[in-house]
Amino acid sequence: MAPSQKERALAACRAMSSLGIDDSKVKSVLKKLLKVYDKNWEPIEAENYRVLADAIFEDDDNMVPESKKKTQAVNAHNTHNPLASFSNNQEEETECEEAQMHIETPQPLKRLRLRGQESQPLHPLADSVPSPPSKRFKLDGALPQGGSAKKSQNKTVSSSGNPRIEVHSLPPQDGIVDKGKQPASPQFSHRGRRIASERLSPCKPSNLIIPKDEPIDESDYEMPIAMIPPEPSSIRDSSMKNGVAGKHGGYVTVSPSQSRGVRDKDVTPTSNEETCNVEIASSTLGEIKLSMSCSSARQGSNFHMPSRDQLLEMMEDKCLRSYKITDPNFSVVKLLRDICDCVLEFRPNTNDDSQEGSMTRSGVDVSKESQAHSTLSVGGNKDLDVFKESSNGSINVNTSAALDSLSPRSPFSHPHLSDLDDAVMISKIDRTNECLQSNDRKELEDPISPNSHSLVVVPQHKLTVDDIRSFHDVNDLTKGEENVQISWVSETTNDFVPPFNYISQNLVFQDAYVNISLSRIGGEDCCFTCMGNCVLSTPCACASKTGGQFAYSSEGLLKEEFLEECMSVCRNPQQNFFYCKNCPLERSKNDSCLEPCKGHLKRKFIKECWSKCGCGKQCGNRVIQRGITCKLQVFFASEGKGWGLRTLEDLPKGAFVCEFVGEILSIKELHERNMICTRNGKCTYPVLLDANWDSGNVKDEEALCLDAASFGNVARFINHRCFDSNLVEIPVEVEDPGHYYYHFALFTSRKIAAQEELTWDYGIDFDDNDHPVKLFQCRCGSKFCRNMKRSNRSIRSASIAG
Ligand SMILES: C[S@@+](CC[C@H](N)C(=O)[O-])C[C@H]1O[C@@H](n2cnc3c(N)ncnc32)[C@H](O)[C@@H]1O
Repeated sequence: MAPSQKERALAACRAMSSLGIDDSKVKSVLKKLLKVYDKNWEPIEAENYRVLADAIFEDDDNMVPESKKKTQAVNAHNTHNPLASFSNNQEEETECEEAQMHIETPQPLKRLRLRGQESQPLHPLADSVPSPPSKRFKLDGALPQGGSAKKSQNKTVSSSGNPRIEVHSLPPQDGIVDKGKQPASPQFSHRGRRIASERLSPCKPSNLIIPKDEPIDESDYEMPIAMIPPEPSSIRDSSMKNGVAGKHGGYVTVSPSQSRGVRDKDVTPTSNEETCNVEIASSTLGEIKLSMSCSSARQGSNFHMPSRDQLLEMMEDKCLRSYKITDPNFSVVKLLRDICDCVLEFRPNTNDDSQEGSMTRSGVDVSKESQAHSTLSVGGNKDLDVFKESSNGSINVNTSAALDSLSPRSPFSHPHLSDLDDAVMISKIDRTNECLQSNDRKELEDPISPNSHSLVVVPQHKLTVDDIRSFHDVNDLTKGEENVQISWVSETTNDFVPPFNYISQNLVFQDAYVNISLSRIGGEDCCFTCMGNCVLSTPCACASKTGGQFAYSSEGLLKEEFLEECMSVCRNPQQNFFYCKNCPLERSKNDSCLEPCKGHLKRKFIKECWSKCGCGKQCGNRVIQRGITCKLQVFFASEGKGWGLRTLEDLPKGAFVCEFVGEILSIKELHERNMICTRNGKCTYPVLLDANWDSGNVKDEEALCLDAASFGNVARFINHRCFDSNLVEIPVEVEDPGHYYYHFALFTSRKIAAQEELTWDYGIDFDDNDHPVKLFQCRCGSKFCRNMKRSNRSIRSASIAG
């Protein structure tokens, strides 16, 4: 039997009383709500009476005269109410400290407000944008937003005129990540009290560094007061820290900030739950990062992070509803980007004119990453920002503003492909000396200005030579990812390899469909019955894709004939082009009018034996799987090509050198990335996996490429040479028989002497401005240089025209 009205009312009173709300208040609001909902209890009871609690708060706010609000806020503070309004008043701070001695008494929970906003309406837009009755809850008869969380999101102007951007939520529960009000549930109130009692000890934990003007208690609820900066040499680790539950675990905080000068040790766990800061750190390189962390420990084991899409969708929906945004192009990603832009706008001016115009450049891309490469994205694609989901129940939204937005002369700036002199210049330490001036090994200034509140603006970076140098180990760029060490050198002491994440195997970025499953590998695609070394016996099934003969000799080199055929394909592209009917590259541009396919090379594949085969790891038909074996070195190429790769030993013809490794993207993703990069003056290092696109209508998620700008291996340093390069690329199929995903392996096309630079022909048509590889002024030095011919052509046509 359904409970009676009376029973339902009693249950509501019980739920509210555990929040310290007395029955008479509950009843009066309940009455109004029932009227509004036409006696329908369901929306009122949903989410543990969230609507009811919201209504009570709203009612309270309406009733409290403005003049009394401040006092009320202080009182709330004194009772350790976690939702007490904030104040930056010194007296209140003292009262707060005294209040720590009091015994906790339950108080009606109040919503979070930000300092200086005590007199402001709770809804950030309430004053300026009157909400329609159907959207905003009013007790005068309008319907509440059914249980929707309200978030206090404010862009305020501090007394100094600095903006403050803060997004705060209250401790989430039961998987609800971001609620602006305390969920009206008994569980919550326990949690609320627990947090409050954790705070019973001094408001200001002695081991926390607090921004100069931060009233002590605010830190718990408004902003994390301690921020963990990554150590210069452990920028990658910093993002992993993000993946750990935050010290302010129950909270979700998004805050653009920068944390240099506040150390790891400044954060002390408050309980034995796994803790870490609520990460708002930037890297020592000066990136601005928004970071959102959520404690798994506090959510409970059944807490699951929403997917990126779910979260974005929910956020957009919420913004549209709550803030009456009517712009159909509104997007949360854009909002994040704007936040970054605002942060950068407030960067202090410098005398360097060259920085003008670049200060506000920032980029936000939101990407989902596997834990495996949940590391800070830096390097060529520094604007590729990362939205991380980690398995331990944390979300990190990192928006790294372009490094060279902040310091165009940073050695970590990326070369603009269109300007090779820049490419050379970027890694010159003398360009950073302005930043370095007498700062060697000195701690950075406290970036937190007295008026900055929780928005901390990145000051001029002051990197030390050691900071820059230590990003990549000079003895081993690969950080142990490869079987061999790969050193890097430059002829001067002023060149430093730009930062990027070294990976030795391709990793899917997000949408790319790479289907590796044993069940897809049929009998024709592997050799179950083989044993030992296939190359030494009768060709098995794996040789069928190379005409019944293995591509490799018993010495592990490419067979002469096979190599020549591959080289001929690359060197005579016109004769080996195929044209797709519906080209994924053209499709990715999203133009209303598709251009015809410009052609792709029909390449010869190698098929290597793999784990489903019966042979062993040392089988001669498993070459690229064994990784790099030759001695390589990254060096600063003197001809204006930036960094390059060379061999330190003689290499025979047909030897495997390395694979081109990077993030696996769909062509659409590459296009989007290129758009962002173009806006920010950055570039991608893409390689198309297009050798099989003639096989039919390639689906968007199957049209793949690799981008090695931010995550890549040593091949990202190999420069281009037109036509007579000493390396040739060959598609190698290992785990996926589908030919959409394959490995892009580089073999020597001739004997190469020790110390020679390794080059391959990128296959760029220097006349094709639409090509995903951004065009550059080729300095390959080959007598067959296509770019040179083009320049000559344009000079000739210019003189004819003139
Ligand atoms: C894959 S990266 C090669 C490594 C790069 N040199 C570096 O310093 O990181 C490709 C970029 O190197 C430069 N590059 C490669 N080959 C070049 C060439 N032949 N002439 C001029 N620049 C070249 C261009 O800036 C190009 O966009």
